Amino acid sequence: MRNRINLRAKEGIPILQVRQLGKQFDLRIARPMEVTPLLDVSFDIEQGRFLGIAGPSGVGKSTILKSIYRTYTPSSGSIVYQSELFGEIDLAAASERTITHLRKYEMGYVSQFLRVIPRVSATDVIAERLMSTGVEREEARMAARQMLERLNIDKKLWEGFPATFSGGEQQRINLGRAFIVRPRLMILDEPTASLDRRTTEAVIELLQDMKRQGTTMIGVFHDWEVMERLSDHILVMDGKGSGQVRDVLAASASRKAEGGTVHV
Ligand SMILES: Nc1ncnc2c1ncn2[C@@H]1O[C@H](COP(=O)(O)OP(=O)(O)OP(=O)(O)O)[C@@H](O)[C@H]1O
Repeated sequence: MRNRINLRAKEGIPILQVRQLGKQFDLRIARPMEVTPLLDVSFDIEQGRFLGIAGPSGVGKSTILKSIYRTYTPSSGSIVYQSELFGEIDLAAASERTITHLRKYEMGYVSQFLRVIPRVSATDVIAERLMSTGVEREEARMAARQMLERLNIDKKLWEGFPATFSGGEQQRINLGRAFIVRPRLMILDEPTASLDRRTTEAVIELLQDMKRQGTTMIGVFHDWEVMERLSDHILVMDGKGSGQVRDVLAASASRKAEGGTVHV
């Protein structure tokens, strides 16, 4: 059962160790062409920490997230994850079956886009995710309603179909579905894009709550201020397929000292 999953990693070992991660896409449009957003990316994340990823558009931020969630299979390198179910495992090489298990019980992924399931109510879209881990329907629906409330979804919409919702409302359903299972490792790709200030604050609170309870997170945010508030460290991508991890507190202190803005 899901609630037996332990959020803690083994003492002293980072929950995620990414080493020399590389990803190359072979495009065959007019003529064969290669795109290599990632060449040599390495970083660690300690259990319960939040790593933000920054860098200009097209630098490979989403590609890192998709490689960890294994939407993309990396071309080189390793992504060693300390799994509750399987122990130490390289996500870059794990079997599809293992990845399916991890996605169900340990890893969450949120992007800006909801895969809308037709004719399933907002409450059930969220509840069904919880039920997939073994929780009873009524308990799951109750938890889903609490989540909808936290995400400021108008009560009138709870039994409505998300396919008819606005972009921001759909995004909140998406977040609710990912957050409801409290994964050990949460992967966030611009989760607050298309949200207003009030809802963004509610999402930040939820993420901080999850972090306090031990969830490890890695995410890309379009809003630098939001990323800085949430992150313990930020991986700044350099546009050459690599990146460097910065300590957020040190970075913001030096920026304040300079009195300027850091562009990444
Ligand atoms: N499935 C794919 N097939 C081919 N090329 C891809 C694919 N996914 C990403 N790329 C290419 O890899 C590069 C990095 O894309 P990625 O989405 O990781 O960038 P990003 O830093 O997240 O950008 P943005 O901030 O604009 O979202 C881009 O040049 C993109 O076109």
